[in-house]
Amino acid sequence: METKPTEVPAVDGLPLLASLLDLRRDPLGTYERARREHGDVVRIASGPPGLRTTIHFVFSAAGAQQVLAGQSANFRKDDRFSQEMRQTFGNGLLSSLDDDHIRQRRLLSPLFTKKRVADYAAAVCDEVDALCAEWEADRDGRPDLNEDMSRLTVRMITRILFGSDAEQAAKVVRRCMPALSTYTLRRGLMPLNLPRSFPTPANRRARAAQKELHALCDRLIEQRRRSATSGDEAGTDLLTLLINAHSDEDTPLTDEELRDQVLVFLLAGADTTATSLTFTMYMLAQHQNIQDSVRDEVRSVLAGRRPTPADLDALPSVERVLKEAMRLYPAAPVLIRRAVRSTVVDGYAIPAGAYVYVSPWVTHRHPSYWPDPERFAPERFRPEEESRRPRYAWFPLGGGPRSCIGNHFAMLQMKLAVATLLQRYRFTGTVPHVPLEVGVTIRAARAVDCTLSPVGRVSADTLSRSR
Ligand code: HEM
Repeated sequence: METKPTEVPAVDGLPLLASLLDLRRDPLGTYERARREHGDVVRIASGPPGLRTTIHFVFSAAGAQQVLAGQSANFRKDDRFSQEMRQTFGNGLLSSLDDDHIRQRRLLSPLFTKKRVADYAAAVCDEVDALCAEWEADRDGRPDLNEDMSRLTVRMITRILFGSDAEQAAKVVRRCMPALSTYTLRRGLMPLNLPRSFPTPANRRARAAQKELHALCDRLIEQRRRSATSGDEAGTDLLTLLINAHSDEDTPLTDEELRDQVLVFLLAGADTTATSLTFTMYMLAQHQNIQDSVRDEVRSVLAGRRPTPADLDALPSVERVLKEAMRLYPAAPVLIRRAVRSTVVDGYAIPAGAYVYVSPWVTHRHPSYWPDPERFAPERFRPEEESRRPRYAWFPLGGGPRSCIGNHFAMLQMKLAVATLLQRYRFTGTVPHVPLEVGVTIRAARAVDCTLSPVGRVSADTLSRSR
């Protein structure tokens, strides 16, 4: 006999504003409490009657898998926030829908395979070296990881996208992108917004930033198109590859679509990687014994030379610390969908039209999958431990048809960066607690200063001991 789906329990809130104040003050804490008190599928309402929004949260690994992968056709990205994203950043891969998304994904996927992204390793290492050179020139020896990882990842993504035009592009991106994403997030969170055409200061600033970014992308696209027709040697930057992207079934990307994809890569590729790297280095600074053992592995494999993609399989503990930092600090703490039709998720009835959030932040702390969840313990990612957990107990890169297309590139960049940095420096002296700024992505809300000490060259003796 089929069991009847259970009604989704609701979190109690204030009579007038429901859970609005809790969600404003501490969204992630509110989600965690909801799971603890009500279970794996819950409803949280917020806002005054008439403007109230109710969100259905799905916290179990099995539920997240259903929403993102198994029954992804029932959960679309056409929530209020995605609509605002489309208006600000265009119809690129991150927010496009249905046939547009399928075509774009088919065209772009070949550019992001593990093999293809390996071509970017040397450029990534150049940028990490440039950061180290800056640190060495600055005798103070107390860099802010939050600021520096963010600068590094903007430089890496602009270098990959725009090759030799990266430096000028990085300046525009750093000036315009943060303001534009904050503006979009604020509009996505408000139940009502003034039209974008109203000349409010916020609208005017956002339009100016958007115009500057569009002008940059349009100019670089035009330059590449011109050099292709004049028979110049084809470039190898990602923008050139995007221009040439083709598949048998699809028409190539138009100039406007190219611009939208570039904006999406700038938006989705920099802050996410910066947060993951910041917290990896922060956690290593907090756990000296783990830092030492990862450094031993790196030094024994690399013996002082630059890492290459071929080295990475021999550095499993670098991968494990990254995965564990991404468990505790998933750059995207929630992934947002809207139910197209009523669906039973993990035994609970989710109605058509509902906003549905799955949350790497909460699932990554779920005690059913993660004993002592707040402890930083990279050994959780040993193969034998990983095989005991459900697939969606860890999903910082999403899953299913809308999973992160940049996952191989992100992991490559971060592994190369962590290996290079640990081989050169010891990281100590960070504060014990870092408050978070929570938006579409999370980031440290203030400087994450640390102390750097050079760790000297590897001696033959150390090497033979650590092998
Ligand atoms: C550690 C770094 C990264 C993290 C944690 C991350 C996380 C994610 C997540 C969770 C999603 C799924 C969003 C959803 O389901 O709503 C996603 C999608 C996406 N990511 Fe990443 N990402 C990272 C790096 C990158 C990089 C480096 C790029 C590009 C170069 C990139 C490009 C994208 C794009 C285009 C999508 C949309 C894919 C689609 O809808 O088909 N990401 N990312």
